[in-house]
Amino acid sequence: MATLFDPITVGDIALQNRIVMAPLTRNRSPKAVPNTLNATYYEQRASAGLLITEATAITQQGQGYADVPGLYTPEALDGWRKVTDAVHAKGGRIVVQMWHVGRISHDTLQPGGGKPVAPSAIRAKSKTYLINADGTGSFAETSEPRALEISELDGIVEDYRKAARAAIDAGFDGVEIHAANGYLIDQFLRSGSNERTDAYGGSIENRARFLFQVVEAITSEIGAGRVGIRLSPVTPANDAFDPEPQPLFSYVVKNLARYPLAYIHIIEGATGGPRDHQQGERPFDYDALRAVYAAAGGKAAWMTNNGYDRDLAEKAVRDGEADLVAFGKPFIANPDLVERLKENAPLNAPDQATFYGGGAKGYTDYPSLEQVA
Ligand SMILES: C=C(C(=O)O)c1ccccc1
Repeated sequence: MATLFDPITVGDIALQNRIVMAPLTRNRSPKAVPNTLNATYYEQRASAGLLITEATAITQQGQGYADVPGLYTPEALDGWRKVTDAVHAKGGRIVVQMWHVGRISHDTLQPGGGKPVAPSAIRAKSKTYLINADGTGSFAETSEPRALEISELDGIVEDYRKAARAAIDAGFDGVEIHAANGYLIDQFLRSGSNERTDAYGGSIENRARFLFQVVEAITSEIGAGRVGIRLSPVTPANDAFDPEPQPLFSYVVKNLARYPLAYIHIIEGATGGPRDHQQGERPFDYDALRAVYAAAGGKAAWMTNNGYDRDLAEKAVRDGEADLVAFGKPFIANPDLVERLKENAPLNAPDQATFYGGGAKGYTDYPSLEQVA
């Protein structure tokens, strides 16, 4: 019977425990370049079994928020090398979450001030984060997107492939494909944001086509054992919606089983919200989803996320419902979360006011147990 603190190998990556730092956007990488403060933040949390970086744009077109990091300039890759070296020096393992935001962006962030791109020209009822002229940050309505031409899609798939290669060259142990939370890949999957009438719209197979072209390109480039993928079957984040998530995501995991991936990362419920959030007529059945994956021969580790505390996480791993559990906000406020969970020690409370933007305050200044002893 496994516990959170047992080691596990996911694909080609050996982890010291099953506690994962979930991807957390912090908007502290001006010009999309990771810096030494970012390196300190990840290094402080290197006792996690696996660190998943904040969402990281594969190109400027894929950038949707101010001061998030990228994987598409030499300066950014040099910056990430600082992070991966610092984490590895502490014995940690780290993968980068590869991100194309699609319509969740703003004209001012796009190349040449153009429109954000999406499967269809449907504006998301959502907001993005911009830096004002005076340096302060604020949330703004996302801009009206334009529908991608079918001829553009191969180029974006190639952007994912290049970014995956760049990630390994920058020292990452692997990558996580961001296919969740209403961003580009999820926009293709969900019928609420995909009204295409070509081979990328309509049927579930067509709406999943782009996802599998990305999976094929990345796994061919760096090996499936270094690739995870994040899915969010019922999240309403960024105006994501599909009335029939169970058949949609059953199709997705059934076909993911063809790739010997490192892990499948599932956000249960609404991202950062109720775990029992529902889209469609009936509650989503996560056990059934995993059963479909296993029945199709899928052997990747199963990672769950959203609202887990120590007891729920312990139970999920002990009962075999999850191989790993990803924690978000607890890792913001507790760099030594693993030790605190092991000791069942009290946790620092996260300061919501410093989640996005700023400097060391609310980022690298949370005390460890040793510091408060
Ligand atoms: C990348 C994000 C996600 O996956 O939800 C994100 C972006 C901005 C704020 C919070 C989260």
